[in-house]
Order: sequence, then structure tokens, then C-alpha cells
Amino acid sequence: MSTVAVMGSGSWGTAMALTLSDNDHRVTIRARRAEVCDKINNDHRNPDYFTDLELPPSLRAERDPQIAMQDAEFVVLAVPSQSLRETLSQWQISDQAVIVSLAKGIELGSGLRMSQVIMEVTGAGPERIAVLTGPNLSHEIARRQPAAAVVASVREETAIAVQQLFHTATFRPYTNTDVIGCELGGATKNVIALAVGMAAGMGYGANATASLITRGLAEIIRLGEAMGADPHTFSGLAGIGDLVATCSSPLSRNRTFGEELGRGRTVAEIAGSTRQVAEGVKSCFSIKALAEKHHVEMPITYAVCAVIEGSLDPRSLVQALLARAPKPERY
Ligand SMILES: NC(=O)C1=CN([C@@H]2O[C@H](COP(=O)(O)OP(=O)(O)OC[C@H]3O[C@@H](n4cnc5c(N)ncnc54)[C@H](OP(=O)(O)O)[C@@H]3O)[C@@H](O)[C@H]2O)C=CC1
Ligand SMILES: O=C(CO)COP(=O)(O)O
Repeated sequence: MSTVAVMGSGSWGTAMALTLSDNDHRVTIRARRAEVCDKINNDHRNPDYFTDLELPPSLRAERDPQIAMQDAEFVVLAVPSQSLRETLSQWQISDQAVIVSLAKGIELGSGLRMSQVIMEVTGAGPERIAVLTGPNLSHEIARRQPAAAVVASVREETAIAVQQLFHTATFRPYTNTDVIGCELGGATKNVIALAVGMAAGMGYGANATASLITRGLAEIIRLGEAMGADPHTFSGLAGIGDLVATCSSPLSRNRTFGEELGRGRTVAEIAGSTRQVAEGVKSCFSIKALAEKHHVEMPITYAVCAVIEGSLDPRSLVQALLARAPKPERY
């Protein structure tokens, strides 16, 4: 039994805290709002994110980040990518704790992956950091539906320790030492899911969505290779696995955001109607910047950026992609 702090009480933090509690770990979830702490501690619910999910009474919520992390052997970071640096800089994480990153994004401005942000802010070495990723829609995980995942760390022993921490009867993490590929897979698929959602929202069918997923994977692999990832990672759970889950499921916030765009709503309208994060809406710009830096062609990502910034109508996105110069199929 380990002592674990889950820092963030949104959809994914709550689902992962539940999974860890199922494994009989001592789990404290950190919520920044007092009313969320009260609801979790007194009613064993987190109604802002899960309307009918009952949480185990053993799962305790705490507002003070330092108290939440007291004695924690594992600190699980479950806040959105673009707020990770700011939140982390306010916390003191013990230099004995293993840090697990759940966020799927690339930092705007710096172009850093989340494990790089964690290293910069906390001073932790890469051997103390693990990334959990894969096809893991929180509402399915919280209902204990079966899923596999990947735990990536440059130090295999760290990945194995985190794998064991999370492994339950319904949640099966594999290990991987390709942190770059695993983090890129998680961040980039959100952008492709926005494009797929737009196509679906405009009424296009399986041919269009499968084409976007497949060519989306091609541009993800191109970027990954240019940035030093192992291309095989993208055939695994952190690549095609997460891409398919996110692009196919109505539970995905990124796909749903894209679908709403495809139906004609604006970015501001959609963002204003939910408190939940659709990471691709911001990370598309940092991924585009990485593509420029590494001279990689990422036409779907570029088109998504153009829609989000308002220079391309979603109705023109598919047409713009189809009108590109013909070329052989290759990665
Ligand atoms: N949901 C999912 O299925 C999965 C999500 N992920 C990734 O996990 C990460 C977290 O996502 P998820 O939990 O779903 O997001 P949610 O939007 O559901 O929850 C975000 C959490 O972070 C808090 N938060 C939001 N903004 C800030 C901020 N500026 N500073 C501090 N805390 C903040 C929220 O607090 P409050 O409630 O007070 O607003 C909430 O606890 C994302 O990178 C996502 O891509 C990965 C796999 C699956
Ligand atoms: O990462 C996820 C599934 O693996 C969650 O996707 P969304 O953030 O689009 O809901």
C-alpha cells in the first residue's frame, strides 16, 4: 500500500484517484475549491465532473496542496497543461516522491512537453518522473470499464513502480521508456480529434473520419521522429490507441469541441459552455510551432489552428486538405 497525492480533482484526477483507491492505496485528492473538498469528503461525490459516481469513503480531499502531498510517495499531477507551470511553482514536492504526469498537452510559448515543464519547475531528474497516457476516457475508467494504458519513464524501474501502483482488475498499464513519443502521442491526438469532430459535426461519415485519423497519425509520426521519439511508440496505446479512442468517442471533449465547431458554434461559445478542458484548442498552436521548428509538414494541425484562430471556416477545413497537391502515400 502506497501513499498517493492526486493534485487536481477534475475528470481525470477523480477517475485516477478512484482507480488508486480500488488498489487500496492511501489516496488524497487535492481540489482547489473548498466546496469540491466538502462534497468529496462528506457526500463522496464530485458532481461537477461525475453526476452519479460514488467515490470510496477512504478517498479524502484536501484543499491545501502541502497537506495533500504530506508523506506522499507518489504525486500525480492532474491539472491542464497550460496551468501546470503556474500551479507547480506554488507547490513544494518532496524530492523523495515519484512524480506522475497525466496531462496531455504541449506548453504554449516554450513548446515543452509536460515532463520537461516538471523538470524545469521542480528540479526533479527525469528518472523520478513518469507519464501515464493511452486510450483512457475518464468516464469509462470511472465505471471500471476495461482499458490499457502506458506508463513511460526514462528509468524502467520508475515506470514499473507506477505501473504496479495503477494496475487493477480493469486497468492494465504497460511500460515504455520512450517518454518523448508517449507525451507527443497524447498531446497531438487531441488536435486530430478536433478535426475529426469538425468533420462529424458537418455530417461527414466514416470515410472522412478514418482518412483524418490515418493521415493524422502520419503527421504525428513525422513530428515524433523529428523530435527523437521511437516511431514504434505510435503503433501502440500512446499513439494509435489514444488517437482512435479520442477520435471515435462522444465522451471525448476534444472531439465534441470539434463537432460543435462543425455545427457552426464559435470557439468562444463552446469554451464558455463548459468548465472542462479540451487541450487541443491551445496545444494545436504549440504543436504547430514544433512542426515549424523541426520542418515537419502537419497539414491537419495547421488547418485546425486556422479554424481555432478564425481564419478558416470549419466547412472549408476538409476541402482545404483535399485540395492539397497530390502526393504518394507515406509517412
Ligand atoms: N478526462 C480524461 O478522460 C483524460 C484527461 N487527460 C488529461 O488530464 C489533464 C487534466 O484533464 P481533466 O482532469 O480531464 O480536466 P478537467 O477540465 O476535467 O479538470 C481540470 C482540473 O484542473 C483544475 N484546474 C483547471 N484550471 C486550473 C488552473 N488554471 N489552475 C489550477 N487548477 C486548474 C480544475 O479545477 P476546478 O474544478 O476548480 O476548475 C480541475 O480540478 C488534461 O491534460 C487531459 O488532457 C488524460 C487522459 C484522460
Ligand atoms: O485523453 C483522453 C482519452 O484518452 C481524453 O480525451 P478528451 O480530453 O478529448 O476528453
